[in-house]
Amino acid sequence: MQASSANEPIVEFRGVSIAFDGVSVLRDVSFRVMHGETRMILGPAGGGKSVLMKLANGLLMPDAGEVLIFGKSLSSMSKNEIYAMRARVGMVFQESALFDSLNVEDNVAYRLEEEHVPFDEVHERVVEALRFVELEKAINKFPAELSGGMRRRVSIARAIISKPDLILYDSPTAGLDPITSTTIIELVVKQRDVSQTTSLLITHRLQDAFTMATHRYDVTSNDMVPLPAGEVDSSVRFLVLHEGSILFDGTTLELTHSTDPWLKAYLA
Ligand SMILES: Nc1ncnc2c1ncn2[C@@H]1O[C@H](COP(=O)(O)OP(=O)(O)OP(=O)(O)O)[C@@H](O)[C@H]1O
Repeated sequence: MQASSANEPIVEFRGVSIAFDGVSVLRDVSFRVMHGETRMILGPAGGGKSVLMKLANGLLMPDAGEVLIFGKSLSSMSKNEIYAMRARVGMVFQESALFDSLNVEDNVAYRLEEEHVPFDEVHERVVEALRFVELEKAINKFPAELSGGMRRRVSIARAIISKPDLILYDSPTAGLDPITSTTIIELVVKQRDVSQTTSLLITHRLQDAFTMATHRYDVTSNDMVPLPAGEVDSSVRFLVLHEGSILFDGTTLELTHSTDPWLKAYLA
């Protein structure tokens, strides 16, 4: 598959609609995510956020419109091209989606083993990915022995191990307590600022979205620190979905200054 050029969107939806059993879930959805952008996807439950994410990696195909990833339409790709596209995409699923019968090392290594990477290199890269999520000590544990937050970390390590060009985070903090949620958002900010990877992130917690927009990773302290008052991270943009349509597409400041009554009530 050809590489997309620098000014081409990494993700583009053009007039995408999809329905299940005659019930419309997304209607005429169009947006673009540019290289290095972090796109926060917000909106009430059932609004089609996860369906949008599944369309973005070809797990679902639209009834109308087009989804382009790395500049290429998914509907024009062969099965092999879809697999090649997915090899460039890291996915953090809503419930971590780890294999219960595999230990942490094998869960994180899974994709590299599929790519037939030599054993020694696999181990080295697993350790490196686990170090990034600060979980090297859990390398031999099984998912059942981990807390929800630790499972989410393993899932992030698995997504970043292949150094993806795009990361799709589907509700990475869902079901976690506020303190653990913040530790996961810290990791997402670290990944963003260390690698500048383009990403889509669904969240139900507005606070997570605004933390992403107003903080940066500090290498010296290995910690997330606030940006100076009034500053926001320019790579963060928002998409708000409501009943299958895009209600808002823009920057953090445009979102917080919106006069749309529904949006103001949603953000309140
Ligand atoms: N494979 C499917 N078959 C039938 N209906 C589906 C399927 N996938 C999603 N839906 C329906 O599409 C609608 C949108 O679901 P989706 O999971 O995308 O919402 P969401 O915005 O992610 O919600 P939440 O915030 O609760 O995760 C829901 O009504 C859901 O039942």
